Amino acid sequence: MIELDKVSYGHGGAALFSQLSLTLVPGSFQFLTGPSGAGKTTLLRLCYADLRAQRGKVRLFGQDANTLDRDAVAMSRRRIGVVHQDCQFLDHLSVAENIALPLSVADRAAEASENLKELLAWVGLSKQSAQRPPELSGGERQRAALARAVIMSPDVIIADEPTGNVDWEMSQRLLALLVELNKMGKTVLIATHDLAMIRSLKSDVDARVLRLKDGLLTTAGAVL
Ligand SMILES: Nc1ncnc2c1ncn2[C@@H]1O[C@H](COP(=O)(O)OP(=O)(O)OP(=O)(O)O)[C@@H](O)[C@H]1O
Repeated sequence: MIELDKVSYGHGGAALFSQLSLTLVPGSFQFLTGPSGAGKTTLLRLCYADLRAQRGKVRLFGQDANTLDRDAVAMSRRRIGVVHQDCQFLDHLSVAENIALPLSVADRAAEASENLKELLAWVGLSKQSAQRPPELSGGERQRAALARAVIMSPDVIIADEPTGNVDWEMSQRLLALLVELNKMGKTVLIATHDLAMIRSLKSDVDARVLRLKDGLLTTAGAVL
């Protein structure tokens, strides 16, 4: 589905990792952990073709990302929903408009209304739909970011610290939403420092934990 094959990457010359391989198997649920600055966000950005590998190959849905033109990358990206670490909302638009933005960008705005209502209810933000992002709490922002990530019905969800800056109850709620998506068949990759959240995962989810440290990606094994 998404495959990094012996990929090397560094920002501004210094190598963050080299010869790193990672496969996102359809339907898998994986956590990516590791110390701050280890390169988790960078690795996620390679997975959704926001960065190009400096060496090695990134395959998106069977295609070599390095050989795809911009339009083809954009098409592949539509199959990947991303929850960014800092949410990245447009503050002059309402919560509902922000969530629907990927549909507007893809010229599919007409599909928004029913979909959007359901999604807002699913993430518990029906009442906040007309508000602006700065008026939301941290947990509400994260749930809005998750709704925006899934509005295009992507096959893969990539979430960068989706439970950063929220309390335990909210992190459990966000995790439950991500598990629900996985049970619907979505492939899920979550970068997180939140080991307690990982440990809280119920045993009916076949989750794996990957650890990125000193440029090496190791499998920390099954969660439970
Ligand atoms: N655009 C950039 N330009 C230059 N350096 C960058 C850039 N993005 C990241 N870095 C550097 O690359 C390293 C890895 O950053 P990255 O954000 O991938 O790590 P991370 O594991 O996600 O960290 P955190 O857990 O703190 O979010 C850091 O030293 C960071 O300063």
